[in-house]
Amino acid sequence: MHQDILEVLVSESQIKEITEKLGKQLTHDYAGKNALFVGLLNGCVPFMSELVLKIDTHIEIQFMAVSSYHGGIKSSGDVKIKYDLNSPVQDRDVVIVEDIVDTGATLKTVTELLKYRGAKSVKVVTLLDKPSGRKVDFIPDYIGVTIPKKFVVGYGLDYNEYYRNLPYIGVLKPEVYTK
Ligand SMILES: O=P(O)(O)OC[C@H]1O[C@H](OP(=O)(O)OP(=O)(O)O)[C@H](O)[C@@H]1O
Ligand code: HPA
Ligand SMILES: [Mg+2]
Repeated sequence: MHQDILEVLVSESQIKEITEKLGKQLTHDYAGKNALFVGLLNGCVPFMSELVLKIDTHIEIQFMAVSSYHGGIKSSGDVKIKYDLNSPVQDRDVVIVEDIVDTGATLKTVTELLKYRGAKSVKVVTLLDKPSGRKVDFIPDYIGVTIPKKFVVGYGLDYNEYYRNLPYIGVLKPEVYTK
């Protein structure tokens, strides 16, 4: 285990089971819909890459880069679009792929934006849900696992852009971000 990690919350094998289960559900729910899967960079990368390989129906994949944490452990609440979609969402069934829903600010903003742009439906699949972190009302449609109110890293999630490459979800030792 990495020296800056206090405990592992979701192991590599648990993540594998989760992505397989979600992949099956999404395959069933989006069969024949030509859905547009939108990954939110940077955090979505490991989850998105594993999830889409488990989806056995015709889908398009695109990305958006959205950021509100600016590296730290606290959301600024100000969600910035740094890189936008390359495909129109008008009349498409859209599925946003995310690593975590915490305050809810990111997903609420992006969901509303894609609906405003004319998407036929907008759903959210997230690996982690931290409902105790909510500052705005938001309920994801597909949830991998619900976690407690702790700052986590790994499997795409960062602190100051580091730890994204850990193959598990771990709690960061508080001394790492308080020093
Ligand atoms: O529910 P919220 O409080 O809005 O938090 C969730 C968002 O915050 C993180 O992204 P971040 O802004 O850190 O960008 P990143 O994906 O590049 O790390 C995470 O990947 C989600 O996109
Ligand atoms: O717990 C978290 N860890 C890393 N990034 C995050 N973005 C929102 N919540 C978190
Ligand atoms: Mg981040």
